[in-house]
This record gives sequence, C-alpha cells and structure tokens, in this order.
Amino acid sequence: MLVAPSILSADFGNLANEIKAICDAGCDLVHVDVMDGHFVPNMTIGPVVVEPVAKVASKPLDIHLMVENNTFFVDLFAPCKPLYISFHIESEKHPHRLIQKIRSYGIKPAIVLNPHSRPQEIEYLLEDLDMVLLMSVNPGFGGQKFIPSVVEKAKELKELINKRNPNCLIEVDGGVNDKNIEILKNAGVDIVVAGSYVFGSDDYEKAIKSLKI
Ligand SMILES: O=C(CO)[C@H](O)[C@H](O)COP(=O)(O)O
Ligand SMILES: [Co+2]
Repeated sequence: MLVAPSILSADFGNLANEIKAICDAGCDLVHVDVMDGHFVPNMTIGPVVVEPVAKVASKPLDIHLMVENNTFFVDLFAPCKPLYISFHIESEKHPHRLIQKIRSYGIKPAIVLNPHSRPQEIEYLLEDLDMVLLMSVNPGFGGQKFIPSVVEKAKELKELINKRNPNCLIEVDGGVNDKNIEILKNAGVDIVVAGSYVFGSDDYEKAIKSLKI
C-alpha cells in the first residue's frame, strides 16, 4: 500500500518542516487538497503556497482538485509539476478533454468519485486514466468519519479496471486509519490518503508504517 498524507491536517504555520517530516517518515506522495469555496464549502491553498511546497517535498505531489472550474485550476497548478492531478467527475462536463489537457502537461490524470457516485459512470474513461480516487467522506474537510460503502465500491471498480485498464490505480481518501486499512487493502486499493491520522499522531513514521501493509 502506498501512503499519501494530506497536508490539510498539517500545521500551516510550520508547513515546510511538516512536509520535510512526512517525506523523511517514508510517505510515497504528498496529497494537496485544493478547494474553491464553490464545489465544496471550504477554501484552501493556491499555487503561491503549493509551489514552495513542491520545492521542499522530496516526494511527488498528488493534487486533488475540489473545484467547479477544473480547466482553470489545471492550468494554474501545472507549473507545480505534480505527479497526479485528480478532478471530480461531478464537476466536469467534458472529462475526456480535461484528461488530454492534464496529460499534455506531462501529468498523470485521475478522476475522483464522491461517496454517492457509481464507478460504472466512468467505465469508458478508465482506459485514459492513471488513477481513480474514491472519496470515503464527503469532500471539504479533514477529520471526518470513514463511509464504509467505499469498500464495496472499490471492489466493483477493481473489476472494471481489470477489464478496461489494469494499469489504473485505486486511491481512497477520507477517514483512513489503522482500523480500516486492511479491508481497503483486501478490496484492491493501491494508495490511501491519510490526513488527520498521520498529522494527529506523535510519530509520523510509525503512523505511515501502520498503513503500509
Ligand atoms: O480530500 C480531503 C477532504 O475533502 C482530504 O484529503 C481528506 O479528508 C483527508 O483527511 P482525513 O484523513 O483527515 O479524512
Ligand atoms: Co483529498
């Protein structure tokens, strides 16, 4: 299992040290939550913060867009050179076009599904994707409770992925901790995002290790 700590739960007054600490503690990706105050009822950070974060991080960035105008935000964050940019299917009318745009920057495209969205909706996009991110909370805030129906959804998605594009990874985001990591692993999940679990612990290395099963 790969682990992507979400910096939403980091101490923003000490951000550079927090990023260094999770990278030194053995994380695989640095998950960056971008919220516009429209698609979700919260706002986070723009490239003014994410560019210096990218410079300090020794691990690749995984940018999760929770916005209405995806095209604008892809252009805005592409110079940060993340490994992945993921966008929500619920806010995008032209997903194939946006996938091509993300790829044109040399960035891996991913699609995010809210807890209520069905994996079958994106079956015909799977061959063009490097990753699908399943939300296991309603997006907008860290520290929420894990929604268990994501486990069955991950299994359904895994079947579609095996049929359409076995190279596509599955990531799960929201309420992940050492109690639910095993069922996620058994459901075929490749990457977990963990914000409050990692940054709320006294020992980042131990917390990350407990998820790398
Ligand atoms: O996308 C997100 C919220 O919309 C965050 O990545 C997610 O909530 C991580 O935080 P936690 O592990 O505390 O749930
Ligand atoms: Co996220």
